[in-house]
Amino acid sequence: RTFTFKVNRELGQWENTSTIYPYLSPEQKEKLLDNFKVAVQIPTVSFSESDQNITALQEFDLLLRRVFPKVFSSSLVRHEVVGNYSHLFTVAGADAGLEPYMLLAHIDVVPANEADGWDAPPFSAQEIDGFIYGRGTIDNKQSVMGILQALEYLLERGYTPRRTFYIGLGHDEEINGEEGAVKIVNLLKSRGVKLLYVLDEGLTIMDGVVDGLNEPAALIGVSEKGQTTVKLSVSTPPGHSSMPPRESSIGILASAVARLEKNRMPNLFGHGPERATFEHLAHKFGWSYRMIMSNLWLFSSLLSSVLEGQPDTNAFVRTTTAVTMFNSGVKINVMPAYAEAFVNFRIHSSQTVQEVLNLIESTVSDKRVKVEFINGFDPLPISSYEDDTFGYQIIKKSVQDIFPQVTVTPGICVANTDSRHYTQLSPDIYRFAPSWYKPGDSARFHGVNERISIQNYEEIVLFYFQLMQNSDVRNLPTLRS
Ligand SMILES: CCCCCCCC/C=C\CCCCCCCC(=O)N[C@@H](CC(C)C)C(=O)O
Ligand SMILES: [Zn+2]
Ligand SMILES: [Zn+2]
Repeated sequence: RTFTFKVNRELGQWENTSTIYPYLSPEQKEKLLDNFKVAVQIPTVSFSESDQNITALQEFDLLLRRVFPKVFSSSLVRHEVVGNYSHLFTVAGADAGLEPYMLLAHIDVVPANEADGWDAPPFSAQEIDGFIYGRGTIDNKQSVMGILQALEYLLERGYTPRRTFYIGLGHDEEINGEEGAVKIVNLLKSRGVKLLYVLDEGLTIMDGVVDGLNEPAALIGVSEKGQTTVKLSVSTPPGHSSMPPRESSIGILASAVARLEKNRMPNLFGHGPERATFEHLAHKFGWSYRMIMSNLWLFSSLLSSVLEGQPDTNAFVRTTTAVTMFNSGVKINVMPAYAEAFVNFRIHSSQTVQEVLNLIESTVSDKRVKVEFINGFDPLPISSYEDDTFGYQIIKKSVQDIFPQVTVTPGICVANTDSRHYTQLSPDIYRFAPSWYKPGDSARFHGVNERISIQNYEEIVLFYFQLMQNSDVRNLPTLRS
């Protein structure tokens, strides 16, 4: 396979729509931080599909109304509650002929237990060394609050958008988004809305995560991996543990699970959008790596074996296998009649659910192990990231306005987002929020010590501030020849 080396050509002169300078006064910085801390302190936890903290979701609704008075009173903004706790804002643009875009984020968070090793209680929003600690600080209250805070400040300063845009804040993203995102999509569909682009949570600004890449890179998720979950189960006759058979149901199942973990799905580096990531970044690598990057056709197997050495970059290059639940046994002296395990696979862009199921069957390859499909969906379509793609270029410019030191490149979101429900409204869906992601940060997503620096939260507000104004251009500038 050959790789082409492609660097985005710089676009020509931009129409100047950012007439409100991206600046935050000391008072504004103080206020936005207070607002953010209160948002983190409200435990909007999704425990399971049938168990959410409803009181917290109601409290969060009141918080939004209290801290964003301009958003809730402006004649330009229509606010609707959808599915009881999700929010849809329609911000009317002056030119109804321009196609609208949409920003997404989610209010709910996964559970957090202080005893797991948090340095601060997970719903305290405590400040330690310039970071705010708390569940939701990077997934995804920084976007919820950042988007509305940016709009609040723009409205305060007399902003009237030219292009209509929507803001969708889901309340159940962590449990599939059926009541929030899906209902918002249905409402917009019933109104005949089509979107120029959609921006949701997802990838971040990577800094120091990839060996040899000495500069930070903003990875815009142009797609997201698919997923499937299978249940493996084994049934054997129960009996007395003093006279056990050679293999128990637990042993048979454990071997099958071990085979799946040992025989990983194939490394598919180069067969999906991750190839474009490295082509765009090639010229940013240090001297010794640059030769590899510029000759990916020759060195792709070397690079792919480096990438598969660490969990986050490994997720970039293959369908991953995660054994997430294992249940069996009733008493220490009773042979278990039944053992079951659930395995969650995140599917690389170049594979399908069916192909992954076939590989699972052939790896398990034991008739005593029943393999059941629980659920799944194929990888999402790949959104455009060309020089003339409106959404991608607007996001890129907004990153460059606020983070001039950062290179922007397409990437693949390794987890799923509410935006996957929006494919009928727009072909161009992007997954990105400008949180900094440094070595060790992967463990903070859904893990312990989730945190964001105060400076980064301010940058996020300014990013959305610019994004809203940049989206007001009628057309992208023409390419420089
Ligand atoms: C070259 C560098 C590669 C580094 C790639 C890895 C970078 C990972 C960075 C950030 C990942 C954040 C993912 C944020 C979205 C998480 C959303 C989520 O948890 N969604 C659920 C949805 C489910 C349907 C309930 C999920 O389990 O995916
Ligand atoms: Zn999230
Ligand atoms: Zn999450």
